[in-house]
Amino acid sequence: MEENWLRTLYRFANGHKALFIWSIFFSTLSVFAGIVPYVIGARIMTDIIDKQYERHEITWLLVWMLITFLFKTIFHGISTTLSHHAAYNILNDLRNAITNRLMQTSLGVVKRFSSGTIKNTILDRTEGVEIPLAHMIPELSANIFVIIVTVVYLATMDIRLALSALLTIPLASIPLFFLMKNFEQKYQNYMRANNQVNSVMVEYIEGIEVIKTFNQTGTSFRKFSDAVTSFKEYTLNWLQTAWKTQNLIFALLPFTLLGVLPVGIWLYLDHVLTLNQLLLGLLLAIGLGGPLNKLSLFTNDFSAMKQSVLNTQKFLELPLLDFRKKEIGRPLDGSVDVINVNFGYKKNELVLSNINLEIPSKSFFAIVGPSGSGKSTLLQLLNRFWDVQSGKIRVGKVELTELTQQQLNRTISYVTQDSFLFKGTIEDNIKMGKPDATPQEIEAAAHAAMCWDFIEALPQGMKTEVSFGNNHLSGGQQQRISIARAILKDAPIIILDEPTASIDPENERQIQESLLRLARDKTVIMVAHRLSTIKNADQIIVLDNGKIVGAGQHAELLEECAAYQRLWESYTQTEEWHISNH
Ligand SMILES: Nc1ncnc2c1ncn2[C@@H]1O[C@H](COP(=O)(O)OP(=O)(O)OP(=O)(O)O)[C@@H](O)[C@H]1O
Repeated sequence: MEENWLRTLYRFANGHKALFIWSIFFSTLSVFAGIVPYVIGARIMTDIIDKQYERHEITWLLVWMLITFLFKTIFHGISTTLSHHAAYNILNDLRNAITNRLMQTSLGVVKRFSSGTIKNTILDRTEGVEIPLAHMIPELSANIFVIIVTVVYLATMDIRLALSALLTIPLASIPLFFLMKNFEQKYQNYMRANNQVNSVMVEYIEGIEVIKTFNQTGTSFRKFSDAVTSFKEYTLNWLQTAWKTQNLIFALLPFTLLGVLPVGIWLYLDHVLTLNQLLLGLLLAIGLGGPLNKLSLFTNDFSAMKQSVLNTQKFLELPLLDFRKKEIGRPLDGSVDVINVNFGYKKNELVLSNINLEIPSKSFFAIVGPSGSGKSTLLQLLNRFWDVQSGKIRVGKVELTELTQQQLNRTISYVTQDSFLFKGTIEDNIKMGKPDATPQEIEAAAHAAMCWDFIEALPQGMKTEVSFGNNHLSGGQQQRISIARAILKDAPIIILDEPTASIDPENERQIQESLLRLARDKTVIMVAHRLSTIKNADQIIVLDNGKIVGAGQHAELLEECAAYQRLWESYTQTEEWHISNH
């Protein structure tokens, strides 16, 4: 069930309560210190009018006005420092919570969002909570408190004077009502337009190579600039209408003299108030203007914060893959059993049907099949990126759903088609598989993945800085680094999705050898289009249209399986074509 957004916010703010309480305390001191100069001012004026003043006394009062003003500034500074500290901590927690949630939800759910939307939510939308939180909590509480105290104080002089100081509130409520009408809808539209700009921008940057290759710079840039322009127009339109109403509120709300001046003078003329009381009442009413104005600002902030929290909540409430929290059984070995598995990305559209596999521990298992036959999907199911629709998958005789996420991570190493390199050194990238690995272990993994030689040849060797999409390594070199990462992780099962796709034949042979060596200790499950890589596999299955249409070793399949024969034929033809073109 969806959590109330305030409750969500409270859950995150609760850990930083102490900072907020201190911040409210100093903010209250600051607002009170801000009222004192008005009280002193009233005293000076009555003294002057009554001609009962001593020059040095007035000088001292003026000095006190200055001191209290200084205190107001200092207390405000302390309060906002504390509240910003708390708000940034909350922001940090929120961002971590969203990232954690994304890690614990199925890949299919994550992929429903564009990377622009995810980036926008984690960075910008959460940021929308910071300013209101940092200012609203301490300042709102302090300002409300000060308004109450001032009004009560005015009421001690005369209740009519107190009520007249509040006259602008009902008056300003009318334009405020119009301002807030449909605010949420408008803010949602604003966020949608903002997400759109982000998505188009990320797409434009990520696809820059394709855009340039296909000479699409004009069209793609237009798409980008159209999104930016329509975002600008939407925002300006909205702000232009809001500004007028907002300015009216800003003008009306702090104009407390509107009520206090006539009522105060009338009470003075009727001898209900003394001159001192009248002046004090007028100055206090002027002092109320600031806090009242803050209140109107916070109504905006409050709604903006609500929308930001609701937006992040969408991510915080993504359905979780139901991992075990505590270990109950341990995988006994590196075997994998797939029992009557059916799976589809959409209901009623099976991508894999009735899959049964028995993969013995420490064997080399290969999956082949035409494009779109479901090979990657099957590998991803083994790694629990998605849950099966029906059937069971066991690793080491334990069902996947019975494992904790850590157990699954420890059991399976997964090398995807896109070898993703994180920003950092090559060593950092390999070490991700085992953060506490020794240099010797890293070197051994690099040797096993056939990447040691080229890394050694780089001027900075293992310390060479790399990042995804921005390094001078070839596709094959990047792929070998990610294989080294998987080897170092030392999980009993290694899953590889076309690891040799971008590797030259010489390296392919070497990697093939290293994989065979690896399979002496581990289970290697691999998808390959280059059938030469998996010729020596202990078992090969052939997938076609989501079904297993053949299983056995290379020689057997060549004899018996028509689909494999077709694959082999087209593979050898392509290879011959490659050779004759060299
Ligand atoms: N995230 C997804 N959402 C919806 N459909 C998907 C998704 N990923 C893959 N598919 C569909 O599932 C089917 C199997 O795709 P899969 O990537 O598993 O095939 P494959 O055999 O690995 O193909 P290739 O050899 O081209 O990589 C295809 O029809 C594909 O369009």
